[in-house]
Amino acid sequence: MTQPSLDSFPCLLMVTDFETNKLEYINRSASACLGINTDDIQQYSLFDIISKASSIFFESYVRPTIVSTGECQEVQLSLVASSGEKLPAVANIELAQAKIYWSVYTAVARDRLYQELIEVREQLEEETEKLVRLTRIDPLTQLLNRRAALDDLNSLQKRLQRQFVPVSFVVIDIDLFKKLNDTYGHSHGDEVLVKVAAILQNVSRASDIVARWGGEEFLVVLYGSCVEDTRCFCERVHSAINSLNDSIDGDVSVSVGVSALSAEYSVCSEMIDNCMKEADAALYQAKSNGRSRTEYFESV
Ligand SMILES: Nc1nc2c(ncn2[C@@H]2O[C@H](COP(=O)(O)OP(=O)(O)OP(=O)(O)O)[C@@H](O)[C@H]2O)c(=O)[nH]1
Repeated sequence: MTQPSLDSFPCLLMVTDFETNKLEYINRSASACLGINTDDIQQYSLFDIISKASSIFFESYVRPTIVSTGECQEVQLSLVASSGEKLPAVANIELAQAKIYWSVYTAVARDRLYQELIEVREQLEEETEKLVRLTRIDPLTQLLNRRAALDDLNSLQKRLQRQFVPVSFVVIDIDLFKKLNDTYGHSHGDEVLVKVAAILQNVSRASDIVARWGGEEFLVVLYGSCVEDTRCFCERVHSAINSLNDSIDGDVSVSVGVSALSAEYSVCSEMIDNCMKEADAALYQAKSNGRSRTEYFESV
C-alpha cells in the first residue's frame, strides 16, 4: 500500500513557526488555494496569507489562547491568496514544540449560504411588512383603516395607563358628500376623500392616530394635545379644507366633533369607547348646527 500523503487531504494543512510566524509547510491544497509554490514558502510569513483583521485577531486572541490551552478551535479568518483574493476560512489550530499546526477549511460555500439566508430573511421581512400594510391601510386614502385604528387605540390605552398625557378624539365628516358624489361622480368623490386624508395626515403629528373611520368619516386621535392644541388643530383642518376648494370642483367642508380623555382615573377601554361616543355626539351637534364647524363635547 502506498504511503498516505498529506497532499491528499481535502483541507489546507500548514505549519508556521511560533516565534517568527514563518510559513514552514503547506500541503498541496493550501498551495493551490493560496497560489504559493511549495518551494517558495520560506519567503512567506503567516501575515502574508491572512488579512490584516485576521492578523490582529491572531495576535490578540488566537496566540494567547494557544499559549494557555495548546489549541484554538473553529477560528474564523480571512485568507489572502497571492492574487490578492480574500477567502473566508475556518481553522483548527494547535501548538506543539514551538510550531503552530493549522488545518483550514475554506468557507466560501458556507458564506454564500449565509448570504442567501440573509437575503431570504430580508425578502420575508419585506413581504411581511407589505402584508401588514395591506391589512392596516385603507387602499384609497392610504390612512389607517378602522381595524388598525382600533388596534392602535388599544395600544394607546395601555400606554396611557402607564403614563397619562392629554388625548383628544377628533371625528371629521365630509359635509353633504352624497351630493358631491351625485353631482360630480363617484371618482370625484374618491379624489376628495384622498385630498382630505392628505390634509389630515399633513396637519397631524407622527404620534397621532389618523384613520379613515368609515365612508367619508375620519378619526384623528391627538396624542399629548391639550384643549388649546386641539382647537388649533381643528382650525387648521377647516382652513386647509377651505383652501382645497380653490383647486377642485364643488364646495367641500367638514364637520368636526371633539372629545377629550379625562385624567381623573386610570384609562380603561370603556373610557376610550365613551370618548368616541362623545366625539360622535359633538359631530352630530356640528351637523345640526349648520355643518362646516367644530363642536366640542360639553366636558371639553
Ligand atoms: N366616492 C365615494 N363615496 C363614498 C365612499 N364611501 C362612502 N361614500 C358615500 O358617501 C356618502 C355619505 O352620505 P351620507 O351618509 O348621506 O352623508 P352626507 O351626504 O355627507 O351628509 P352629511 O354627513 O349629513 O353632511 C354616501 O353616498 C356614500 O355612498 C367612497 O369610498 N367613495
